Formats: sequence, C-alpha cells, structure tokens
Amino acid sequence: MNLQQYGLQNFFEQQIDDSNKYILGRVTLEHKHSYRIVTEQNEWLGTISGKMAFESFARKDYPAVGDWVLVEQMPGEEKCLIHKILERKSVFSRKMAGLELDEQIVAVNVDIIMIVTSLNDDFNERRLERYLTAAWNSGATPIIILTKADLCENVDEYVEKVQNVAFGVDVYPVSTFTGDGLSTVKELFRPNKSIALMGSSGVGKSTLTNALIEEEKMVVHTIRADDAKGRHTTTHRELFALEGGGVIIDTPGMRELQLWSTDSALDTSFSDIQALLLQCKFRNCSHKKEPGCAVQNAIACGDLEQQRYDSYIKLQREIAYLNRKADLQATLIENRKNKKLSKQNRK
Ligand SMILES: Nc1nc2c(ncn2[C@@H]2O[C@H](COP(=O)(O)OP(=O)(O)OP(=O)(O)O)[C@@H](O)[C@H]2O)c(=O)[nH]1
Ligand SMILES: [Zn+2]
Repeated sequence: MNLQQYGLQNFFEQQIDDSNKYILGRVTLEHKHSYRIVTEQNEWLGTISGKMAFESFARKDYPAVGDWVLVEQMPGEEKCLIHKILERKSVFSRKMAGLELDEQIVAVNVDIIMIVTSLNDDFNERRLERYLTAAWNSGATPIIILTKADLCENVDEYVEKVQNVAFGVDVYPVSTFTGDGLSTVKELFRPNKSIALMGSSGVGKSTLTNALIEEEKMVVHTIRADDAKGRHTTTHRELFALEGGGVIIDTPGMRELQLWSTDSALDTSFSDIQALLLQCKFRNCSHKKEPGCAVQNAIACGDLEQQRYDSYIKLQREIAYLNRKADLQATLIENRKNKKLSKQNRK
C-alpha cells in the first residue's frame, strides 16, 4: 500500500526517527476494541499494546480514524500491536451524546472538514453555526456542501444564506443525482490531503462519498418517503483513499452535535459579533439595553440577525458550561490514573 495515497504528510514523517523499529500505519476503521490499519505492507487488524493501554486514561489517548500510528506486526499474522500515536494535526471532537461528560473524537488529521447539509427540510443556519464552531476548533478548514440541489429551486438564495453565517467559508451546491457540482467538489481532493464529511443523518454523505470513490463500498438504501425507520444509516467512520489522490473520511450522521470546543473557535465562527463587541460604548456592556451598544444597534438596523446573536449566546453558554466541567473531567482522569497505579502497586 502506498501511504502517500493515504494522506501521508511531512508533519507525520518527521515524527519518526531512523532508529525506530516500528512500522508506520494509518487507522482507517475503528471497531469496538480494535482498529483496521493500513501500512506499506498490508492492511492489518490492530490492538493497542499493554503499555499503551496502561498509559491511556482519556479518549484522546486512544487511536481514532485518521490517526498515524507506529505498529508492530504479530509474527505470521495479519494483525499488529499499536505502540504509539503520532502527534495529531487536527482533532474533530464533540461532547458525547447524553449526560455523560466526555469527549468523543469523530476524526483526526483532517485538512478539510466538509460540513454537509441538504437543500431541503434539513437546512438550518443555527446548526451550521454549531458545526462551523466545532470545525474551527478542530484545526481543520471548514467548507460547506449543500446536497440534493436537484430538490431545490432557489439554490442561489441558500448559498447566500450560508454566506451570511459563514464568512469566508467556501460553499458548494451539489446533486449526486444529476451530477451537478460534483466535479468541482472532486477537485478539492488533492494528493496527501484528508477530507472528512460531517453532518446530520440522511443529508447524503454516503451517497456523496460513493460518488467520489466511484465504488459502492458503502451500501446506501433509499429512504421511503413515508417510512424513515427502515433506512440505512452509516454506523461507523471509515477512511478511503481516492484513486486520483486524496483521502475521504465518511462519518455517521449526528443527531445532535454538542460542542467540545474552546472560546476561540466561537470567536472565529462569529467574527462579525466579535467585531461588534469591540465597538460598544461601555467596555462592560452587557449588550442588552445600554446606550451605544453596537450589538443592539446592529440588530436594530438589520446588520445582525437576532437569531444569530441568540445562537452565539447559546453556544457561548454551552462552552462556558463545558469549561466549568472541564476541571471535573481532569479530576476524573486523575482518579482513574491513581486507581490504576495503586492496583499496580498492590500487585
Ligand atoms: N434528491 C436527492 N437525493 C439524494 C441525493 N444524495 C442523496 N440522496 C438521498 O438521500 C438519502 C440519504 O442519503 P445517505 O447518503 O444515506 O445519507 P447520509 O448522510 O450518509 O446518512 P447517514 O448514513 O445516516 O449519516 C438517500 O435516500 C439518498 O438516495 C441527491 O443529490 N439528490
Ligand atoms: Zn453592547
């Protein structure tokens, strides 16, 4: 297997020194306790080494799809042990669904995040803002793909709507049914670059992935209009190398993307509001009723949509809540560590 085709970059190669006896590989699929890993020699099923398991406490200590890892083949087997995860270039995370306070890593070492949303009922600017914040936080560059353009009569209007909430982010309308816009999206794939698709269930990520890899690797069933129950959904993340170069990572649709982000990601996705905040007359303006409030002025004159501002406040609260809980999370990990160590000492 040629690892260049699997998105190998200098950033990763530089992390390996010559004395290294391990083999370089990339995680293409994550099972419950094992990983499929592509190496120069072959594809192997990998599990983490005992040492690594012992030293892993948080989700980020475990491999994820997109990771570059150093492995050792088990003699005579199509299996390997994972010894090390190379430093990551980007990490797209979300908060685990439900009440649990933990990070879920969706994909790593991605260069471009394709935020996929369809041009029908699914279209929602507030959700886009959420995805954009998570994408900026990951360290990858977001772009927006508007799917099912064949179902929409006013595509340009939607493109404009998107541009109003995603400044400077490229927007690509496509239809995998008619093929419109597909070649432009294909051109985004470059050798050594990795692209991940993110979005709600049913927006057409797998159909697009299939169209791009031109091979029915993932089975896509048609949703019957009146019965959304029997439909196929992607249940795993998987990484594919494209024939013409470049890597695509398809991810399961998310019902709800809860943030696992920092304030600075929010500042990037709401740069318009950031600029306004600096213009308020009072430095400690609460942006509610104060005179000379640039935010309220912008809302009054239509430069800023009230819903966008509300969305900003909502995401900001979500992040503030996470930050408060982050300490708790650190304590939890510390406890796990101590427990493991004292167990070891007793042995
Ligand atoms: N009209 C139209 N329908 C499309 C298009 N692309 C996909 N679909 C349909 O949308 C439905 C969902 O497509 P999928 O590709 O399975 O969606 P997904 O985002 O991968 O969904 P999950 O796997 O649940 O995350 C299927 O019935 C597709 O046939 C398109 O360009 N136009
Ligand atoms: Zn103000």
